[in-house]
Amino acid sequence: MKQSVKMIVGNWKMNGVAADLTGAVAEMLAALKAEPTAARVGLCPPATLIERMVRTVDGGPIMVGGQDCRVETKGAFTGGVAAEMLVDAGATAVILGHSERRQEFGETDALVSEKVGAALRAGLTPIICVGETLAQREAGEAASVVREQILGSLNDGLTGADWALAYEPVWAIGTGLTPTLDQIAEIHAAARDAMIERLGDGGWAAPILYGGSVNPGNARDILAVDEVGGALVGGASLKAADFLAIVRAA
Ligand SMILES: O=C[C@H](O)COP(=O)(O)O
Repeated sequence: MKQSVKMIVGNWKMNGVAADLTGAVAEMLAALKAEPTAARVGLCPPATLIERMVRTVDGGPIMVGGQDCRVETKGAFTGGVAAEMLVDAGATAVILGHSERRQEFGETDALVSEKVGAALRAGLTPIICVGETLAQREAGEAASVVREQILGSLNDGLTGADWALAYEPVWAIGTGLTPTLDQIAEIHAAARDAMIERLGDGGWAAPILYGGSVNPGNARDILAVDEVGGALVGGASLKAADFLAIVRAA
């Protein structure tokens, strides 16, 4: 399925301080106001910057999201951030199940599914990440791993189009390596099948973003692949010129 309105989301990971709001974000905003894009554009900064980024964006053409949330609404969870707290800070979306959280914090598909429920309860747009490791790809298991992750990580509350899946091969994240366009097409098609298998009609409409070493040089080709509904961009979202070039490729 070709999706005309692409979703381009920057994941700042553990990068970004106040100076980036008057620097990179101000530059992005000015460019997108001067020359509007049809794409849905978002930035997910560290939790410390969300509220200030929301004020900087001031209802403009960049939505602001979190990078994770807890399942619980409040309580004795040192360091935790509830979905409701992201909303309180002005966020409208949240990345869930990123491979760095799956690897670093042992997040399972079942936990990611619960977090998706928490995000929906709070009114956030979940961006749910899946993707195979290099060993899994080399073993010919990429499609089956992604299918299993989708079946386990989605949540019955997902309906319509106000959520996104992000296919991010772990071996492509921050490495400069990317799958071939055929490989991206193959996994995105398999991901769509799994979304429909899990959710029925609820699996048709949500965009499937590609993530992993997206840059201004490869964005146009990747975004033209069937079933690629946008991009989840890490490193290249930190520089205004690079991120804007990716948005313009959408
Ligand atoms: O969430 C974003 C991805 O992990 C991609 O990161 P990258 O663009 O730096 O490879």
